[in-house]
Amino acid sequence: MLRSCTAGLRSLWALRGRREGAPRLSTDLQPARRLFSTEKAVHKDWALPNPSWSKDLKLLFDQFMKKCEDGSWERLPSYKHTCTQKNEDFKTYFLDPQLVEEGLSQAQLFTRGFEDGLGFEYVIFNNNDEKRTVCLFQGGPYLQGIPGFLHGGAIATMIDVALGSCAAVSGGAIMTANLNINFKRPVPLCSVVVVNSQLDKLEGRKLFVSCNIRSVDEKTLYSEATGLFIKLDPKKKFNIKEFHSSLRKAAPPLEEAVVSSPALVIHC
Ligand SMILES: CCCCCCCC(=O)SCCNC(=O)CCNC(=O)[C@H](O)C(C)(C)COP(=O)(O)OP(=O)(O)OC[C@H]1O[C@@H](n2cnc3c(N)ncnc32)[C@H](O)[C@@H]1OP(=O)(O)O
Repeated sequence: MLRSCTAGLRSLWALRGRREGAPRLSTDLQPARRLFSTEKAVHKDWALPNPSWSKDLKLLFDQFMKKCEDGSWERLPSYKHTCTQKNEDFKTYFLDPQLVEEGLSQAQLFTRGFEDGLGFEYVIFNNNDEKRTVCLFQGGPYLQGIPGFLHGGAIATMIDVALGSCAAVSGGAIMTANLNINFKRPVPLCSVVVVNSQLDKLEGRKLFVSCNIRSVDEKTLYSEATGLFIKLDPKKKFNIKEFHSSLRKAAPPLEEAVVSSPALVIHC
């Protein structure tokens, strides 16, 4: 299984090297090796320009960096691996330290798992006083849905990240409880869009947020969304070991389930 994944990656790698116009690779390292990060990579802030960023994205980035100078806006750093206080908070809610050591050392943030320019290129700026964030996003060729346009799931992912970041600035350790998205126009692949998010209401542990996605010239409204994020309650610490053993007790092994059931119905 692992071998076939590595082979798949290698052939994609070779293919990309041959394809004209494909985003350039940032290093000569093999992809499989790049997954095992060095100390330096662990602390790299990915919300900064790289050679795959288009002129539009760099221009907008520079405009927002200027706005940061008087302190009204701040750029939110973004790490592939866990190293922020917020992430540490999540670990204490959910994870057995042994599991972190043994199994999750290679885990990385989904949106930062692509080579430069191929997946999610984005940076988020926060305005604390106005309780809003702006996410500048360029979706690369590996996020294609229908030909030439972004996959709806990739858009939803970016909305989750943008709204989640907006909520997290006020709420700290939060999780998505609900997302509602209206897709109004397809987003062209490799174009730059702006996700404007705001905190609409804070009610106990519930953070209600909303956003819209627009083109850089603001003329096209691509999507609108609302989200509900819940601030995690330290009293409800999630015990992953208990969870796994209760699952094993409740459900037969998959092979048994397949043999004994005439059909498997998946409710989503
Ligand atoms: C910074 C980077 C941003 C990254 C963004 C990415 C974030 C993610 O992808 S998170 C992954 C996807 N989300 C999940 O897996 C969450 C799964 N759900 C859960 O774990 C839990 O339901 C969780 C944590 C959200 C809430 O559980 P819990 O803390 O027990 O809260 P609970 O007591 O049930 O509810 C709290 C309140 O929220 C309300 N609520 C909870 N869920 C919902 C919902 N889906 N819709 C409406 N209301 C809800 C409850 O009714 C309750 O309201 P009230 O206080 O008025 O009675």
